[in-house]
Amino acid sequence: MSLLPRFAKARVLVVGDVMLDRYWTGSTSRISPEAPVPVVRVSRDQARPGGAANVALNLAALGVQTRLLGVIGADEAGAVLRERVAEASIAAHWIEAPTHPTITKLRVLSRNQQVIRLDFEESFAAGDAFAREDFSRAFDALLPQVDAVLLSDYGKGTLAQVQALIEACRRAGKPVTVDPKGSDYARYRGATLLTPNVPELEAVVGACADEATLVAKGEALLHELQLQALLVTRSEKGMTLLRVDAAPLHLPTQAREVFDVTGAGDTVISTLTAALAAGADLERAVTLSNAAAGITVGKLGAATVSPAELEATLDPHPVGDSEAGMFDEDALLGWMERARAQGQRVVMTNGCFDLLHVGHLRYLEQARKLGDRLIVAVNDDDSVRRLKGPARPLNTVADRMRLLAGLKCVDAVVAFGEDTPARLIGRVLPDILVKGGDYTVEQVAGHEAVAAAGGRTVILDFYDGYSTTSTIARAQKPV
Ligand SMILES: Nc1ncnc2c1ncn2[C@@H]1O[C@H](COP(=O)(O)OP(=O)(O)OP(=O)(O)O)[C@@H](O)[C@H]1O
Ligand SMILES: O=P(O)(O)OC[C@@H](O)[C@H]1O[C@@H](O)[C@@H](O)[C@@H](O)[C@@H]1O
Repeated sequence: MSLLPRFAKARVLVVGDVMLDRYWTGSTSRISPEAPVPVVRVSRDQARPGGAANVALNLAALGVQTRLLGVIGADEAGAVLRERVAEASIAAHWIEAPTHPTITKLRVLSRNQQVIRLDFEESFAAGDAFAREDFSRAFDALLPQVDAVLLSDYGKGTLAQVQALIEACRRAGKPVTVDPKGSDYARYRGATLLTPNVPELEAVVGACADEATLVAKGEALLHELQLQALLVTRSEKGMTLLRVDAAPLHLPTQAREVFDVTGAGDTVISTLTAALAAGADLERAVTLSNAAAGITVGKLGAATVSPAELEATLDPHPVGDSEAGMFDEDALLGWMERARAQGQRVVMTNGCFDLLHVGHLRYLEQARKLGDRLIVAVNDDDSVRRLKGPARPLNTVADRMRLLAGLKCVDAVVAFGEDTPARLIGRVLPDILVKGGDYTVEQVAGHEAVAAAGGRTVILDFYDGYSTTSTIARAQKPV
């Protein structure tokens, strides 16, 4: 079962400043005799959708049903952009600006670095750059076809009338996320969420010398603009989510290696909006976007992330690793912290699980469905002996743990030595504590600690006819 939201059912419309990213790559072995500049012998010419079109590419790479509304020139770069976007299965609606070029960023690369970037662009902000009525009509026609709208503003003028678009989204009850630019954020009033990076935020609220200042100024902006949330992306420091009526959430970067941070912001807003459109809550959506950014900065140029890459960062329990999922107590607490940082809801249960049977399996599957992860705490051998008598357990704690860890629905297994797991549960503090139907909530060890930490205890159905003790009795019956 995938741990990701159902991206394939999500429909997102991207509107904003589309560009064509061109890369000329070649070797350098000398300095020009004409001027003190390297001579690059170009051997490769590549073109890729950039800006808002890169955002659309990121959505399509996740499997989202993606629509794009953008402005291009009547030129060769525009034709290339149309073609590349169509190849990525993005349904694009293009508005042509007869007097303006398609925004193009040409990077000359050599020895794995940019030598120069050449920008071909003119602002679309001037009144008659393109037909604003056609643009508005296209937006109005596309809005009913999607679950969420993403406005990718690079300050080139496509979104000069962004306030009207946000109002239309609000009227239609659709979430609208914005990657903002410039210093006039009043234009974004009423958006669901804004994703400025730190310099972009500072351009509006002034210098943020430390985290406390960033949070205070960010929260003031959030209220002033009537946003639901503000996600500040902070390069190597990760990201901070500010919300109305909730504490700030700081997520450290998950990047393992950093090669090229170009387009990381595009990946953040596209993953986040995709998750929201697929029904995920804000915290989970932001956590996924942080994981996606950590992947994209390890790739060259503006890059995309696939669901498989994203899922790999979330799955600590790969199939085929016999030790995977078996933890000692301290390691489990570390695992728990990582699960929390990813916004996952953790379910926990406990028992002897001496002879695993279908009753156990159905119960564990049901428990797992209550959250995103399932921990099973297992009584060690002495603890089972004290509870069930000297003839038990039939299987050692190592074997019982190994069998449980092999189940698809179980993510982590840990042993405990006391008669009850109350102490262990008090350390782990799962979001949801689960026991089978032979208990009441008050009888469940650890339920007070879980409740005090904001979690809850759930009693699941009891499946009659399955029990380790009755199986043993059947096996011992003379034939
Ligand atoms: N140097 C880095 N090291 C680790 N992670 C990084 C680094 N730079 C970016 N990231 C990851 O990418 C996310 C977005 O980066 P950043 O804050 O630079 O956004 P941005 O300036 O909007 O990006 P861009 O404009 O290049 O698209 C960060 O929140 C972080 O998760
Ligand atoms: O805002 P300016 O610098 O004029 O243009 C945007 C560029 O810096 C790049 O931005 C990145 O995020 C990506 O969108 C990439 O495709 C784009 O070329």
